[in-house]
Amino acid sequence: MADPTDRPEPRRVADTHCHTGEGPLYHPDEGVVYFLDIPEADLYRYDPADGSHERVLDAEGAVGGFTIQDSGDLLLFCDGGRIQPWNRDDGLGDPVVESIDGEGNSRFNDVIADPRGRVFCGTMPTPDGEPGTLYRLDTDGSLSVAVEDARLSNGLGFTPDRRHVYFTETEAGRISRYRYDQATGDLSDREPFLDASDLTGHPDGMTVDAEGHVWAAFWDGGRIASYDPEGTERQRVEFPAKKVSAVTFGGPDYDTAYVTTALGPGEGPASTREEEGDGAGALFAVDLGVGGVPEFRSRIETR
Ligand SMILES: O=C1O[C@H](CO)[C@H](O)[C@H]1O
Repeated sequence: MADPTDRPEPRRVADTHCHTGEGPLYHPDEGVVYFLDIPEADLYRYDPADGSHERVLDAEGAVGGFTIQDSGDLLLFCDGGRIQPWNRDDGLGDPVVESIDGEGNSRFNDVIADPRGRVFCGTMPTPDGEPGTLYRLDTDGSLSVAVEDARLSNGLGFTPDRRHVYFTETEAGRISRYRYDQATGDLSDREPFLDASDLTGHPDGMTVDAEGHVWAAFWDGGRIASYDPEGTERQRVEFPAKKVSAVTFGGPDYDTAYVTTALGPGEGPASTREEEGDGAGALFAVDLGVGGVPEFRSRIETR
């Protein structure tokens, strides 16, 4: 029986009250963790060196996800399918993509850069109930469909050998694993990895640790949990907040996990911490006894 004193204890490190805290990402050039409040289109920056955090962008609409470009700029994936660069000195740059489908009726959600600088970027279902889509953004700025009829496109991650991609569909309550062709960016041969239909909560954001285990965040599940490559749960860490939305590793040695939470409910007015749990909407840090690896950087051409 593991000694309870060994149990990882989440620490609230940025006491934001995010409606939908999401998309944490460690920026190694700056030594900070950026994260979003999606519907507020707010971008936050937490500095572990002094424990400070600040809102560095309050944009229009919604920002669903972002990657870090080779240049160090962030590439924001927004509502209506707009994709545009941002950095602290120049602010928002010219959009790489203005909208996904012309009507702008869906927003991007979770995204990930691949080893060749492309970005897999998924969308939410549309207000009229159309399912989302997982797109692939190539470095020339062209978008193509990677997976259609995605039931709330969410967390993504690569296996350590870069031969497979994990893909989360929150409304389907599942994480799948696709064969990934690094040369072309193509995904194929979907196989089930985790069926979460009988679990408490819904799989949301995810990351892959240095041992190749998947860490999934559970919305309305109040936890992150790790799964070995065979899909067997290995560890779980409970949070006081119910809506645990995303997890990533950061720090110079990638030995700290950063976890976002939400006041929810995803769309519509935010709830309260009395409803959603202590610290809901804040960024947490936790030492899991295992580290992560740096995320790939996007290399999307910008103007
Ligand atoms: O990633 C997300 O999780 C929630 C819904 O499950 C939120 O709405 C979405 O952005």
